[in-house]
Amino acid sequence: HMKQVETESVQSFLNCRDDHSIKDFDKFHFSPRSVPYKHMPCYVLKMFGELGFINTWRIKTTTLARFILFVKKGYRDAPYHNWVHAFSVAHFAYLLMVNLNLIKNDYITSLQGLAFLVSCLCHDIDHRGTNNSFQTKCGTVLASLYSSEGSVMERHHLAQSMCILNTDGCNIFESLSSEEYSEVLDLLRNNILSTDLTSHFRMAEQQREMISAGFKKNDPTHRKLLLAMFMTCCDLSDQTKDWRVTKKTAEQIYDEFFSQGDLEKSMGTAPAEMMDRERASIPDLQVQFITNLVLPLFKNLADLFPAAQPLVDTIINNKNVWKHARHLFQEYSQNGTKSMEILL
Ligand SMILES: Cc1nc2ccc(C(=O)N[C@]34C[C@H]5C[C@H](C[C@H](C5)C3)C4)cc2n2c(-c3ccccc3Cl)nnc12
Ligand SMILES: [Mg+2]
Ligand SMILES: [Zn+2]
Repeated sequence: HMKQVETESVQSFLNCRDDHSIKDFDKFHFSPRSVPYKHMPCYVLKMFGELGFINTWRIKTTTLARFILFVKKGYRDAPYHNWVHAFSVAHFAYLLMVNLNLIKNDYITSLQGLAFLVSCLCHDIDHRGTNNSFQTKCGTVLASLYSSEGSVMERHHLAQSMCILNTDGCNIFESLSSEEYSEVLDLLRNNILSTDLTSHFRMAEQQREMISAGFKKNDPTHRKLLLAMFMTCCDLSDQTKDWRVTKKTAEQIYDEFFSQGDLEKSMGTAPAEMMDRERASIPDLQVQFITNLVLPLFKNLADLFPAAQPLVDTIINNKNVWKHARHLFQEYSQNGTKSMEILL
């Protein structure tokens, strides 16, 4: 199967060289989901190159190519939590670093930038389309491994990422010094664990204080809070794209949530409302999610980086479409058309 990976790697890294159809790849409004699926690994390579990581950290291209393909293979075919999600999350990390000049203005170091991009790529590896509460409630193998520490899925994503780094010919950090190596693994751990939304809610207060008190570049706690904030921004970045993208994302997410709800019902436990296709109103849930989580988060980002303000404006637009959709849904739901097709 190494042979299969090798041939696939040569193939999937040639064809985006001549793909000049993609423009605005480095702009906030660009949707990474519009990149042809077979070109995605090549665009990941391009992002590492453009951010200077390949030269700065002496990463062998063949090693990086193999690493990217192993990460891609590590994702399952879940409706939402799949390789395309990982690619889009990593792309937003690239957009933040390029458009906010994070490394040039030393908000983060180049090593933190490298860890940031790799963490986004790996942050949901081997996701099964079910969330942390499902693992614990149904006593899955992952729960038996990690439930005492919490963040069950995120600990699994981290463990899978470490496995890939320890696979022959995949260690992209092999040229780092021993202190750089231990720092990058520490960053990977903090970044991936911070994608558990429960932990985000815990840190949101501290992030708010950090922003209003004024970000201190050489304060290690501020650096950690900032990277955690960036990780959640990337994980939720579909909300910053135009309506078509956020609608499609909602369809995939609720496809996954409702399947989990069906599974929980078949196991005799009652699912949460947002997982229950009989009870959930997607527009209402989306308005809540944007109001309680997405907007406050990106407002914090825009407070620190005014160049991020257009993202907040787009999120507000999408929220208003969901608000309007609420009435449409209620009207139609009388005659049973609960599906998303009625939304333009
Ligand atoms: C559009 C959209 N809607 C979403 C609606 C709801 C939730 C969600 O997990 N809610 C919570 C609500 C409370 C407190 C915690 C723990 C649980 C109880 C479950 C979070 C996530 C949503 N989400 C994500 C996303 C981001 C990170 C991980 C997984 C996912 Cl799915 N990415 N996009 C979306
Ligand atoms: Mg996750
Ligand atoms: Zn994710």
